[in-house]
Amino acid sequence: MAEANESRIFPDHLFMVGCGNMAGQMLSRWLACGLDPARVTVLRPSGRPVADGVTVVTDYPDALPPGTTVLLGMKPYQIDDVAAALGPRCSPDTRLASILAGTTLATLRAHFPHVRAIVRAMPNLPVGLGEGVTALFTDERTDVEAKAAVDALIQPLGLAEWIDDEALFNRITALSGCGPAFLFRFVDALARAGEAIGIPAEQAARMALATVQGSANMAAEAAVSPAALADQVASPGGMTREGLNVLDADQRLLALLTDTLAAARNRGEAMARGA
Ligand SMILES: NC(=O)c1ccc[n+]([C@@H]2O[C@H](COP(=O)([O-])OP(=O)(O)OC[C@H]3O[C@@H](n4cnc5c(N)ncnc54)[C@H](OP(=O)(O)O)[C@@H]3O)[C@@H](O)[C@H]2O)c1
Ligand code: PRO
Repeated sequence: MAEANESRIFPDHLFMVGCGNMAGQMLSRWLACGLDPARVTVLRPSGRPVADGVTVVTDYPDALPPGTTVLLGMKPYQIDDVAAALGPRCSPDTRLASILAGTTLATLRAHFPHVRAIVRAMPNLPVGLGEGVTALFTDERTDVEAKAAVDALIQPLGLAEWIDDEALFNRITALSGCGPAFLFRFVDALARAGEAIGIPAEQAARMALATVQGSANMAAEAAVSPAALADQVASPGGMTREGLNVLDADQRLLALLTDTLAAARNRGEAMARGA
């Protein structure tokens, strides 16, 4: 039964081009969810082992087995070289998913003209825990069956959101793809601010992280919005309100985060133009 379920989730063969910080988290979650490592090949120049039973190669095999899904997980600027080597090894039935930031579907199609099923996916690092967010986009050349197969593969990673308009992709990448970095910065800043007002550094770091973790879990379960939850913390005339007044003055936090996301989005758009 488990085997039947696994075969619905996972491709016959997964060929990963690059397996660093991001693709490595995806693979780790898939293996934890029952992907047979014997069905995975990772190409990485370092040849560093990935996980027990996963084949690691430093050069492309002569051919990809039938039923292969390729995951492009190297750096975006490497697309020309990778496509030159990989493209001729793909058949029309090969399925291809790309996590490359700022690399449009049109660019992928130009590099892999024979491949019918191409999906852009934008995951974030917590996929390794099954608590990630992945945005997905494709076009009409990808048939319904291939789209469903990629969707099934992404489901174990956390929230999966198909988008209809590729123009949203860089904006969504700024929010959820880059978002973990912004949150990690926030946790660090909360801890350092605690230290700045006199809390011992290690204790501040521990308590900042636990506060963010508990609050995020609570917000995820709550029937009301995070904005309403903030008001539940703030007693009238109390301490929290004074703190919120600092964050809210001239919409300071909102303006800072809007500038942050806009800068990330703009970089994605520049990368898409080849900059
Ligand atoms: N990091 C994130 O949070 C995140 C989120 C969403 C999307 N992405 C996207 O994910 C991709 C990878 O980012 P990353 O942060 O995971 O980078 P990374 O940790 O540097 O991983 C890059 C991987 O590419 C491999 N590689 C290097 N040169 C290669 C080549 N010529 N051909 C094939 N593979 C090659 C590396 O091999 P070795 O392992 O042997 O060094 C490594 O496994 C990027 O396109 C990025 O836009 C990243
Ligand atoms: N990391 C990739 C970048 O920084 C894309 C989202 C997160 O370009």
